[in-house]
Amino acid sequence: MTKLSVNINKIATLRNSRGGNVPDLLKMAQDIQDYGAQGITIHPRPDERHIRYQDARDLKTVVHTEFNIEGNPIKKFMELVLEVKPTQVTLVPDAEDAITSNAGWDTIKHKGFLQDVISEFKRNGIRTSIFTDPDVQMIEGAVATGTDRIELYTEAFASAYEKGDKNGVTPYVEAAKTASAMGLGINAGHDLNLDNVRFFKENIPGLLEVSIGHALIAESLYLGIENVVNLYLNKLKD
Ligand SMILES: CC(=O)[C@@H](O)[C@H](O)COP(=O)(O)O
Ligand SMILES: NCC(=O)COP(=O)(O)O
Repeated sequence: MTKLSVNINKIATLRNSRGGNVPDLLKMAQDIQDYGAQGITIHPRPDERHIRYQDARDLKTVVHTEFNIEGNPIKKFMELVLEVKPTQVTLVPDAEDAITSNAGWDTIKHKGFLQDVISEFKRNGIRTSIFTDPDVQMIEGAVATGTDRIELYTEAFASAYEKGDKNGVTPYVEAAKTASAMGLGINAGHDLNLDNVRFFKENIPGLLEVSIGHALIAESLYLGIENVVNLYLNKLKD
């Protein structure tokens, strides 16, 4: 079964744009779970452009499915995650000024750092995942870090698929086979949408979770968020 984790960053973007509490992030997180989503994902960035650190604390009492917090493991991020203790932490090598996530970890170059960070989270009972490109060497490097899972960075697949090139999935198939053979759990995310998610899932055996936000919120402007969550759930059925 592939779980749908809805990334609510862009709901926070809309909320912050007027300075109040509309839309109510916590209520939307509750409702999205009531519609059937199996998880909520947030990515509190250092500038708090959308998700604020306090949102992570407040959401802890609201998220009764799987709670996934993504981010670059800088000191204040690590302190937040160890305080909140979500279901899962996903480590992303984002520059502080990145407009969005744009690369996976170099798991060979940063092996020692990742080993230390991952062991700290695992000691605290938090499942770990690391954002990786579909590169077999990086997947092999991920095993050495001790992470529970990888999250395949799917922008390249989504970009190729949008141009009609379905071969963009090939590196992901190879990466997923390597990950599974080496005992890593497989998550995926970034630029997945209603058009491409079913094809991706069909090609990636053992896909445990997709985290989807930007497209899902944009699609919801036309189709309604309850309807869109259910459309994704149907696309992700085995
Ligand atoms: C790691 C990942 O792909 C998502 O967390 C993405 O970075 C969302 O971040 P923004 O919503 O800030 O684009
Ligand atoms: N990890 C991917 C995520 O949480 C959402 O990415 P996107 O769907 O906003 O591109």
